[in-house]
Formats: sequence, structure tokens, C-alpha cells
Amino acid sequence: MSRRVHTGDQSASEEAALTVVEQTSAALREKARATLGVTGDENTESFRALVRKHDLRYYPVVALGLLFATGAFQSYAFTVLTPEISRTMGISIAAIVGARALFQMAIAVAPLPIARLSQFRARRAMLCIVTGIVWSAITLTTGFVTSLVALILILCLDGLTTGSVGALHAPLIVDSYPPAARVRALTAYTAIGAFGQALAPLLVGILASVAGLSWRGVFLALGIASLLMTLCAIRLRDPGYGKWDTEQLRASVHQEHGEATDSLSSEDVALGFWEICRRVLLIPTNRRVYAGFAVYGVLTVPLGTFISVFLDERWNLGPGQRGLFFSMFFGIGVVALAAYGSRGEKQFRASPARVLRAAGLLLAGTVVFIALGGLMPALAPMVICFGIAGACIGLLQPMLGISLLSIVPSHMRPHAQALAGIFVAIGGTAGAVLLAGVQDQFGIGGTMVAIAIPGVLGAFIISSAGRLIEDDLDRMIDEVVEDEEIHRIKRSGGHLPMLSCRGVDFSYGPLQVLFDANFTIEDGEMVALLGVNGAGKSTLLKVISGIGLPTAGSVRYRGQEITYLDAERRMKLGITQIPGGRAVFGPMTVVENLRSYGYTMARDRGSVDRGIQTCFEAFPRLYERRNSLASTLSGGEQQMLGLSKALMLRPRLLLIDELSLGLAPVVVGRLLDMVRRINADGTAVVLVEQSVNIALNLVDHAYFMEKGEMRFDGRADELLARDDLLRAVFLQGAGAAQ
Ligand SMILES: Nc1ncnc2c1ncn2[C@@H]1O[C@H](COP(=O)(O)OP(=O)(O)OP(=O)(O)O)[C@@H](O)[C@H]1O
Repeated sequence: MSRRVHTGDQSASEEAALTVVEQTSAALREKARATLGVTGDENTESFRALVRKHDLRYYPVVALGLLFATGAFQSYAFTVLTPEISRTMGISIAAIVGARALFQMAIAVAPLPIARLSQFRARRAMLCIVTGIVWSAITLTTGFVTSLVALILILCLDGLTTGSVGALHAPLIVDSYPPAARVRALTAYTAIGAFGQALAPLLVGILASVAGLSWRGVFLALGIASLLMTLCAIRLRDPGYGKWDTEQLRASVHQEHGEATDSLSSEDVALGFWEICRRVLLIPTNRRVYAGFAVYGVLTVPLGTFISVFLDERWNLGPGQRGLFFSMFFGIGVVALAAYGSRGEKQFRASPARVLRAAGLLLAGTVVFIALGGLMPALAPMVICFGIAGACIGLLQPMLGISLLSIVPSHMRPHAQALAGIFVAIGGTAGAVLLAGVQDQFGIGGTMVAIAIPGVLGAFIISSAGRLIEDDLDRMIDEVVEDEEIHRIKRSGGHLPMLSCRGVDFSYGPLQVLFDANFTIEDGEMVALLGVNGAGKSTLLKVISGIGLPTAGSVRYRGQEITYLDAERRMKLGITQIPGGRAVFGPMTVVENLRSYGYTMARDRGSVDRGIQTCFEAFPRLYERRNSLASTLSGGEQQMLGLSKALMLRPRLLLIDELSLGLAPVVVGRLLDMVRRINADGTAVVLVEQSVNIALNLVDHAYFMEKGEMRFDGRADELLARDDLLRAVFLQGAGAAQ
């Protein structure tokens, strides 16, 4: 029999502690949503009043907006001057579009390392200023380029430094202002950036046609302007992560318990870079919003170049007129942003779902007007159609941005934003290929119509995200509250189970197989996890060991949240899984298999050899077969080899899946003796078993799962009395025996 290592009182206090977590989450839910800016009403204070009330400044919005605008200078000079650059350097339009696609790839890749740089230290402001200075230098240098290769290099360098816009600007804005003012702050920032985008082509047009500068002269002039604008942002400072939301949410947990606020820094959450990216991508709303960003990429990346060619070929407009056109195109976006700011704030406060539904509608409107613009027979209606499309495009970015950032914990926002950049680039590149193909077949007018296909698809996807965002917002609140609550309990000396899974949902693609599953195990305990085939037992083990990541809920181990930690890191923390079936490497010998276990823990040769010796002492049969290939071992021998993993790694928590399956009783008996010994040496064991008799003979505490739900959690002898649950297992066993 396994030891119950905790007393009845202790067990009750753990349950009580976990109940407190749930109660606090429920009690704080509404307050927490309000802290995050979702109040359910549309009553907003004016931006000015909020700035005064919280003693804030307009400077972060203006400084970041200027940096954003600066980043646009080089890019839009290219958009307007593409026909001239192509003619004077003898480079085809296709080559320039290709170079621009590479530029977009560089923009896509750059935000991820930038997010990584700011992951552990809040130094986003400094990174933004440095990249602003680099942009200016690049814009200046573009004027001296003489070959396609140099052009590509300069564009890639520009794209790489543009990464800070992608990863850092929006999270910096979000952390600089309270949630009640964020949509407006983000809209204002986008509007200033868009104003720069409107100004850039106009400036290009004026410099090229009125001042008579060549395209090289235009780049030089823009480089100087961009440097001056960057210098205006030099006093920008990083406010720190989550100052207005997640940190306040943490504080509210302590207030709920009448305690002094404990300031926990976000560094306590030690997920690695890729783990954060993976976490962000697991949020269902985000996946759809990212699809929206990909379509946004089609609209913003290649479309500008094609519109420029469209104006040149179809309407015979020179650089000055094209500059004026693009200036209008983006200028209308600024007007739309100015009009939308407070409307968007109201929409967001009432429900973030409304923002996403509106974004879907806008996207659909955008592509319809672009298509109409491409078909118009006269100049004035064509310009009006594109003007309306420009207004819609201008609004899309802040709408998608605020939806994305509001459901992601503060320290993950640069990563979320960086990933958005990647999706914009993917969409941009795919769009370039699509539109170039359409242009070949149907001419430049056809490209304007073809944009409707990804546009309408994207509109549906974004609108459908509206159904998910409320749940994802609540999920984030639960995560932060639970995290803080657990830390509070730990600090006040409360006892927590060694491992606890709370509210776990898991899906294989669209098939959900775990539903709100709860599971706990104490240090040194052995518990059985029972249920019929397909109940979800193996899946729960995967969630604990990190082979599978849940779509909702948390996994805590020794008081730390490990829900999204890599399986490898969990193994180093002491969690080992012996998977179901034959958990060995068939083409390797017994000794090589044992060595591989040791080396995964980066052990030295001496300690690996000692571990192998222990395994051979425990299973003399393995010693006899030490040089045989694992694939030639019998089922029982393979399970011995699998179990040796636990002897080699000496984990704190061992997860065993279906040890007895298909083995003779005498072999099972030997293996179970070993499991008992491992448990007696202090390792906690979760035993997933088909055989109820075997399992319940070994443990005091059992869990029973049915159709992905935890149906029983209690004493093993009480489970034996539950005919209603066990009948299905016995029936299945009888069926299998026939
Ligand atoms: N890789 C996978 N892809 C898709 N569905 C899966 C996958 N693995 C398991 N499932 C499905 O998930 C559900 C739960 O499977 P799981 O293996 O966790 O159950 P189990 O209780 O361990 O049963 P068994 O004893 O048969 O392993 C089943 O319906 C199964 O068909």
C-alpha cells in the first residue's frame, strides 16, 4: 500500500487553500474585468480628464507616434518612387516587389529577437529610440544605393530595425496609460503614425515635383527629417510591465484578503522566449486575430506598390500626383482614427467582442471599396473609393491591436505584437505572390478586384473571434489571480499540494477531450488514475509532463505555475513520464537506452554508470540482455527498461501509463514491487491503470475519469463501492477478454 504522507488535517487545508483560490477568482472577476477596462457600460471619461486624474503625460503617445511615422518615411518613399527607381536603375517592377517582400520578411523576423531582448528587463523605450536613429541613417543611405543587391541589403536592414515598432510600441503605449484610456491612446498613436504615412508620400511628391529633387535627393531629405523627429522622442522612458492592469490585478488579490500589497515583479514568471510565443498562439482569439493581421498584411504590404503602378499605368499620374494620392489615402485614415478614438473606447468598455465585430465589418468594407476603385471609369469616383478604403485600413490596426494585447498578460505583449508582425509579413508575402499572378493574367485593374477574396475571408475570421474574446479575457484574469493567490498562500506559510491541475481543458485539434479536470497529488504519495479507454487519462498525464499543452486551466508544481513550460524543463524539475505501450528506443541496446536517460539530465559518465548499475541490481534480467536491441525484448522486459528510467532519473513525480497492459500476472507483480520501492524512496507516483484491482490494491487515493471529466476523487475503498462508475471498466475488461 502506498503511504498517505499527509494527515487528514493537511489534506483538508490543501483543499481549503485551493477553494480559496477559486473563491477569490470568482469574487474578483467583475472587479478584475473593470481593472482591465471592461465595465459593461459605455461611460467613458474624456482622455484629457484621465490624463489629469492619473497625472499622466501625452508625451509617450506623441514620441512613439513620431517614431512610428519616422519608420514609414523610407517605406513610403519607395512606394511612390517605384516607377522612377525602376527606370533609372534599370530594375524591373517584379524585382522591386520582390525586394519589398524581403523587406517585409525582415520586418517579420525582427520583432521576435526584440521581444526577447525586452523579456526580462523593461528597456523598451531605449530600444525604440535606438532603432529610430538607425532608420534615419538607413533612409539617408538609400540615396547612395547603385545596385539591386545594395537595395535589397538596405531594405533588409531597414526591415530588421523596424522590428521595434512591431514588438514594442503598442505594448509600451498599453503600459503607459490606464485601461480606460487605452483605445484612445493606441488610436492616437496610430493616428500620428498614419499622419506620418500621409505626410511621407506628400513630402515625396513635393520634393520630387515642386523642389525638383531626384529620387536620391528625396531619400536624403527624408533621412534628415526622420533624424530630427527621432530626437524628439529621446526622453521616452519605460513605465514597466503591467503597471495599470496585471500588477493592479495582483494587488487586488491582497486587498481582497485585507493584506498589504505585495509587489511581485513579472520576472517571477519564468517562461522562456519560445514558451511565451507558444502560449500566445494557444489563445483561441489570438489565432483568429492573427489571421486578420495576415489579411491586413495583404492590404498594407504589396497593395501600395500595386496601387502606385495602377496610378502610373491606368491613370498616367506622375510622382507628384501619386504622392498627393497616397497622402490623401493615408490622411483619410488619420481623420477616421481621430473620429474613432472615443467610439472605440466605448465599444471596448461595453464589450471587446464589439471591437472585433466592427473590425470584421471594416475589413469587408475595405476590400469592397478597393475593388470598386479598381473598376471605376472616372478619376474622381476612383479616388473616393480608395479614400474610403484608406479610412477603413487606418482603423484596422488599433482595433486588432487592442483586442490582441488586452487578453495577453503584460510581459507577453511584446511577443504577441512581434507575432502579429510575422503574420502581417506572411500575409504581405503571400499577397505579393497572389497579386503579381493576378496582374500577369488580368492586368493591374484585376489586382484591385482580387484583393476581395482574402479580404472577405479575413472579415469572417475576425468577426468570429468576437465570440471567443470574452472567455479569453476571463481566462487571463483567472490566471493572474490564481498565480497571485498561490504566491500569497505560500508566503503566509499555507500548505499546497506538490502538483495540482485546476480546470484543465485539452483538445486535439477541434476534438476536446478534457473538460475542467482537477487533479492533485502530494509529495511522496501514490495515486491511481482510472477510467475506460478514451476517458482522457493519458492526455491528463501529457498535460502534467508537458507533452501536451492545455487550452484552459493551470498546472502547478511545488507552488510554481508550469502550465506552459517545456516537457524537457519539467523533466529537469523532477517530473518523469513513462508513456503507455513500450516506452523504449527499439533500435538501441538496453545499455544505450539506459545511457540516453542519464544523458538527458546532463549527468556525468560516472553517475550514469552508477545509475545503470542500480537498474541491473533491480532487474537482473536486464543485465542478462544488456547488449540486446530493445526491440527484441519481451513486453515485460521492455516495461522493466521503461521503469528503469525512474531509477536513473530519480524524479519527484513519476507518471506511469498502463504498466500492466498485456503482461502476465507474475511479470506485473515484479514490476509493481519495483513501483512500490520507487514510491517508498520518496517519489510520488501517478498510476494510470486499466486494471482496477491492481490499481486499488496499491493506492489509498484514486481518481476516476469518464469522457474527459473527473468523476471521482477520493479514497480507493470508496471507489470500489461505486458500481455506477466501475461497471463500465469491468464491462470493457470483459469485452476485451472475449
Ligand atoms: N494524438 C491524438 N489525436 C487525436 N485524438 C487523440 C489523440 N490521442 C488521443 N486521442 C483521443 O483523445 C481521447 C482521450 O484519449 P486518451 O488516450 O487520453 O484516453 P485514455 O483514457 O488514456 O484511454 P486509453 O486507455 O485508451 O489510452 C480519445 O477519444 C482518443 O481517441
